[in-house]
Amino acid sequence: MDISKFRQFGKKIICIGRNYKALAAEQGNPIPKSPIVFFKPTTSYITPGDDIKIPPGCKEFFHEVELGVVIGSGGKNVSEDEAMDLVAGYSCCLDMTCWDFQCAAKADGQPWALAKGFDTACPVGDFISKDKVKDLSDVRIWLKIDGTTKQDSSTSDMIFTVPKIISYLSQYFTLEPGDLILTGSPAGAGPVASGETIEAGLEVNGETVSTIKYPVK
Ligand SMILES: CCCCCC(=O)O
Ligand SMILES: CC(=O)C(=O)O
Ligand SMILES: [Mg+2]
Repeated sequence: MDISKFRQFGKKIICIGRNYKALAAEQGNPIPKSPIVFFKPTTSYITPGDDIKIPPGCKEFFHEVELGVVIGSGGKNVSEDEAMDLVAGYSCCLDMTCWDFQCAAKADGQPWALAKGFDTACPVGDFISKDKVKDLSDVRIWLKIDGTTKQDSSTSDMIFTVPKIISYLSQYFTLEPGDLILTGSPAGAGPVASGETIEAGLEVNGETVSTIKYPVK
């Protein structure tokens, strides 16, 4: 299996919500006691060269840049100490969101499937091998729209660390090679409109390890 082609295996896309302290403050959400988990279908994947497409009826379309973790070896009930052994690498990802759909769903206690799972809702970047990111605790993560910075944060603001997330998820879902885990959006998630272009990236010790560029149609 060429794990760098993770998105072609059609495995799970498991997403974590409300995982950055500054985002929780910004949105007035309480700090969660355990990770908030939702899925995106693998039909939501797009890769560089594709366009993000705003779904019909969505009037508030939000960007969220997120650190994606690619699982290279499977596991179930994995301890936090063993969790990083499952990781093959990373990718700079976007959790595109129909914010109006999501707010309506939350108000009505409904799932977020339409708000988060539509076609093109999971743009990803190239595969970044694990050895390129020695220390996960302080990865800079940023997003710009037409050159203007909208998100610029660090994984140091995460509430639940990657090992904690992997261990927690593995209690419920058998993790498989090719799974992608989106680890949450930092502060600054907000609207993007048709005709604008999103750029995003990950930096480690000032060195860019990945950048992505996606037009919004
Ligand atoms: C922009 C991040 C989405 C947060 C939506 C929520 O947790 O209610
Ligand atoms: C809810 C969500 O998608 C986030 O916090 O990233
Ligand atoms: Mg998100």
